[in-house]
Amino acid sequence: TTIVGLVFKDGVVLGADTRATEGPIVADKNCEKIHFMAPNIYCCGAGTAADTEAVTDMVSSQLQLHRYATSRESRVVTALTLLKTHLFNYQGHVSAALVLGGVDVTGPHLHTVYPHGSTDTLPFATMGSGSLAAMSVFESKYKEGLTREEGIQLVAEAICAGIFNDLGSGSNVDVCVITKGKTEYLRNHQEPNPRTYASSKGFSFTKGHTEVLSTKITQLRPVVTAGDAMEE
Ligand SMILES: C#CCCCC(=O)N[C@@H](Cc1ccccc1)C(=O)N[C@@H](CC(C)C)B(O)O
Repeated sequence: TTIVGLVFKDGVVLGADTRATEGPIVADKNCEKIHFMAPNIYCCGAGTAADTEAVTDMVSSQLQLHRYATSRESRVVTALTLLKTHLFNYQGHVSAALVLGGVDVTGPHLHTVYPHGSTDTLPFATMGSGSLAAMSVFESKYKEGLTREEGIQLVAEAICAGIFNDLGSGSNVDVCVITKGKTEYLRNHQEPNPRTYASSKGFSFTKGHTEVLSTKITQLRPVVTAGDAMEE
């Protein structure tokens, strides 16, 4: 997995690849790794698929109940605290490595959460097996005050670094743009690995496509027919 996040002028942009693996096997070529936490908060997950799905679902439900109880929009720090305390309580046995991002009344926020429950607050972050490839892009190109388009572009470039250089990452680029007024989930924002295959009719090569360099015809033993045997 390659998952990333960055803070830009008007909010936060999150990104993820879409490959799920089981050892050397690609288990899912187009899975979703950017999870809904609240209308203004999303969370990217790396690690064990079941654990990232379960822990984000659980906290998303807790945030919804909290919104009902307070009649207020959820804050990113609330999601962060719910996630880190759960993961800490399980001492790292819940293998969820997360990039949490959102915009609330206190502004834009981006955090990382590690399986053991430690967290960081950052202007840009990457996680997963492709995180080093992605971080090389951020470290060389990130700057503060990026526009929405620049932010999306840079996130897509960082995810593509993981897709093309990490075997644990691949397929498509998912993006999520969170601003004060609006949240946009761009599913399959880029599809840099289209499955090109022969039509159902099979391959159709033009005659002479492959040059014939030499021909050798070998006569097999003369064919014996039933009549021949009778004569013998
Ligand atoms: C679909 C399906 C099966 C998914 C199995 C499954 O969790 N794969 C893991 C790798 C892994 C982890 C621990 C045990 C075995 C295999 C995986 O692909 N993780 C990616 C993120 C998740 C959300 C898709 B990424 O971190 O590489």
